[in-house]
Formats: sequence, structure tokens, C-alpha cells
Amino acid sequence: MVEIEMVLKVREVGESLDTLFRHEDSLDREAVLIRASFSNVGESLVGGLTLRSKQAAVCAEPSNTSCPSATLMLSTSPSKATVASSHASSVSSQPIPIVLQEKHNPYVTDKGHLVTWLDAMKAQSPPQFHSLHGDTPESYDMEAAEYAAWLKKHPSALSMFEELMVEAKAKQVVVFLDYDGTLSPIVEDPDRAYVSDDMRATVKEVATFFPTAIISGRARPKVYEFVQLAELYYAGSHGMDIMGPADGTNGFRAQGTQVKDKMGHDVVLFQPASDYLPLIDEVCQILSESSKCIRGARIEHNRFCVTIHFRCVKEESWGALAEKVESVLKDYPTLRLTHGRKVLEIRPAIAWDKGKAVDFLLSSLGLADSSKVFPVYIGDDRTDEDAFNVLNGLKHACSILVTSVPKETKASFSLQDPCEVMEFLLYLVRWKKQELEDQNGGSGSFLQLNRKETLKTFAAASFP
Ligand SMILES: O=P(O)(O)OC[C@H]1O[C@H](O[C@H]2O[C@H](CO)[C@@H](O)[C@H](O)[C@H]2O)[C@H](O)[C@@H](O)[C@@H]1O
Repeated sequence: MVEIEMVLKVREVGESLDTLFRHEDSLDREAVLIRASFSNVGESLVGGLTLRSKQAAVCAEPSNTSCPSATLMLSTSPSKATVASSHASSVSSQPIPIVLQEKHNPYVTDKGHLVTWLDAMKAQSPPQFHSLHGDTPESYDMEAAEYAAWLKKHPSALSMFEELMVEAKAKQVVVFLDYDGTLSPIVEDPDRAYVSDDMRATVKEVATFFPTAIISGRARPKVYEFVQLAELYYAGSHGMDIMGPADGTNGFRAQGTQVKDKMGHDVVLFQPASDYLPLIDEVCQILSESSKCIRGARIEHNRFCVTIHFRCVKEESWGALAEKVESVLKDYPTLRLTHGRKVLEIRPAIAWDKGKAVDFLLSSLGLADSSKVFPVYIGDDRTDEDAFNVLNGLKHACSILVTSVPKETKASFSLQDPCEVMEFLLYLVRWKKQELEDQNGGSGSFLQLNRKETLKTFAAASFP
């Protein structure tokens, strides 16, 4: 079978590929299209490329060496165009769709308004609550009132704990945790976003009772370096790099390719965007060079994504940084831009995100029956909204946003900061212990028995 490398461009065409080939004016493009046409359009195969219909909404362009090698499946409409990497197909029969997007700049926000990247950078960096309203007693009252109103829609997961656990009773609780801003506090230097020893011990205990995964935008090895708990599942690069213990935890074992980690342990691995690695390396290198002149800018290689930090960049230079990012990204149509807390992020334009990672982990752990499972997801960032969305589609689940200011979110509940996250996790552990005790003939209210003790532990927690 002939291997063809190409960039996939999805577009709506109302005519057959045969017609499209004839009308193409670019020589290069014709060359590829002729190669495609020789295969006879219509459920045929060209070098890993399946053309399912004459009404295909796809045209392929010749690649340069930086393009991901193609293991592509095309279908009849842009919304169905799919790309499947060899890794993905080994554990998932569903090909992963390509994300269709508007031009890189300006782009469409969730609300459908066209905004420039700069506006988006400002929007994701709202001033702290106090500076929004000034520093007068009235402004404090106003903020308190706004927060109280918001809390009615997204109540504290701590105050709702007992009600929540009524729903969780007799179900398998699965815990999904974001890293930055959830397990560790937000700090200026991403390399110093440590998790406290108390938080580590808490997560370790959580994992002894429930299958537990950390789903982060960071490179998976970096999260592992911070957390250092081998019993967890780790999904790095926004879920594009999933690893878990091969022997499973709590009797649950995720599917994936079995490999050995650096220490020689057997682990399972699932990397739906592995074809993109060379491309991401290249973009990371270019951006690291081109952003050198912008003081405070920092480029972080997150394996399957590139993160551009602007937390330490003066606001007057944000536009210049956005321009640098745009000028690089326009040459890479198979990559897309998202954003988080004072970061822009470049990632493969495949429909894979933290929500898909949650879905994947649940089904690969054999926990896809939503009537028997109670997933809990805790996260603080825009990228966690994809996971909240998935949980909202399940029968029983608990989605929690970590924030101390009102924010637009799909999460049902809230916690203020990592300290409260730890308190909630301790509640979970104690609830489980109580449940096991009750099964053995004990009784009593979890909160009555444990609240004082929990708060004591929580107060002793330190976050560097
Ligand atoms: O999905 P997450 O685990 O929340 O990771 C998202 C990004 O987190 C990190 O950046 C954020 O935390 C930094 C350290 O506190 C902070 O300096 C930065 O402004 C935040 O956006 C991480 O460095 C990124 O690579 C992750 O994508």
C-alpha cells in the first residue's frame, strides 16, 4: 500500500471529487488529487486513505515533511470527517473526528462572537474581584452579593456533600482531578506548581478506595513528577496521553497498549494524537525562538500541545505575543488554538479533549454503565468544561468547578480553592470508610463523626 503524507483540509463541496479534481488549478494539488482519483473514489483505499463517497467534503493537499503522516478516514460531510491514528485504532474502534474551525484569527468564542486573540487573552484574565468594584465597603457587599447569587446556582460541594453521597450510594465512585489550580495552587512559575505533601497523601488515600485519574493540560511525565503516585491514571496533554497501571487499581484496569515505563513497570498507554509529535516539536521550537523578544513570555512543551504563558508578560505586549502565535499557527492547519488561565495553547485539531478522556477512561475501565457509576470531576479551568459537559450527560455524576469568583460554567457545584478540594477529598474517603463500616454493622452520620477531625487535618495543610 502506498503511503501518502498530506494535510487534510475539510470543506463543503457539493460536487463529486472527480469534478473537484478537474477544477483544481494548483499543480501540486492536482498531483495529489490525481493520485487520489486513480484509486477510484467510493469506498476505496489509497495509502491508508479511505474515500467513502463521491460526495466527499474533503480535499487533501500535499504535505511538507512537518505534516503528520496520514492515517486518515474521510467521510461525506465535514462534520463527519475523521482521522484515526494507528494507536487510537488499536484500542478504540471509533475514529477520532477532526475539529472544524474558523480561521485562526479572529476566531469564534463559545458565545459565538468574533473576537481577536487579544480580546480572548484579556477575557481569560479578569481582574480580581476587588479591583473589579474598587475597594470600598460597598464594593465588598456587592461582591459578596454576586458570589452568593452565583453560589445558589453552583453550591459548595462541601455543604452539599451528604445530599451528593445519597446519589452515590451503591455506585462505583470514580474520581477525576485536574492538576493546576485544583491540586496545586496557581503560581507564576509553572515549574514550581507543587502539590503539598498533605494533598499527595489525600489523593493517595482516595485512590485506595476509588479509581482515580489526573487529567491535565501538562505533559504527563511532568504531572507524574509532581504527584508521584503510581496507583493513579494520568491523562496528560488534555487527555491525549493516557497512562495507567497495567495491573489496575481497585480491580479496574484501563485498556490500551501495554508498555514499560522508565522504571520498567508495566503500564497501559493510549495516545490518540501520536502522529502529531514531530509537528508539535517543530511548532514549540519555532515559538520558543520567536517569542524570545517578549519579556516574560514562556513556552512550555506539553508533549502533544504547546502552552504559551503570558502571566508574566506586561499587558501592552500581549498583542505582540498573540501576533507571533498567529503567524506560526497559520502555517499549521492541522493544529488549533485554545486557551486557559493566562495561557494560549496549541494542540492537534482532533476532537479529543478532557471530556473525551473521561469517556475513554470510564469505558476502558469497564465503567460505562452510567446507572452503576458516580464519576466526580474537579477542575478549575476552561478546558475542564469539556469534562463537565460529559458528566452532565450522565445519569449520576458530580461536576465541581474550583473558583473563588463567579464564573460561567457547566459545573453543578463549586469549591473555592485547592484547600477546599482537599477537604472534599477527605470527606469522600471518610464517607467510603463509613460505608464499609456500616456494611459491617456500624452506624452514624458521616459528617457528625468526622467534620471536626477533617477540618483539623485541613487546617494543617500547607501549600508551597
Ligand atoms: O489542566 P491543568 O492541569 O489545569 O493544566 C493547565 C495548565 O496549567 C499550568 O498553567 C497554569 O498553572 C501555572 C502554575 O500555577 C500558571 O503559571 C499558569 O498561568 C496557569 O495557566 C501549566 O503550566 C500549563 O502547561 C497547563 O496547560
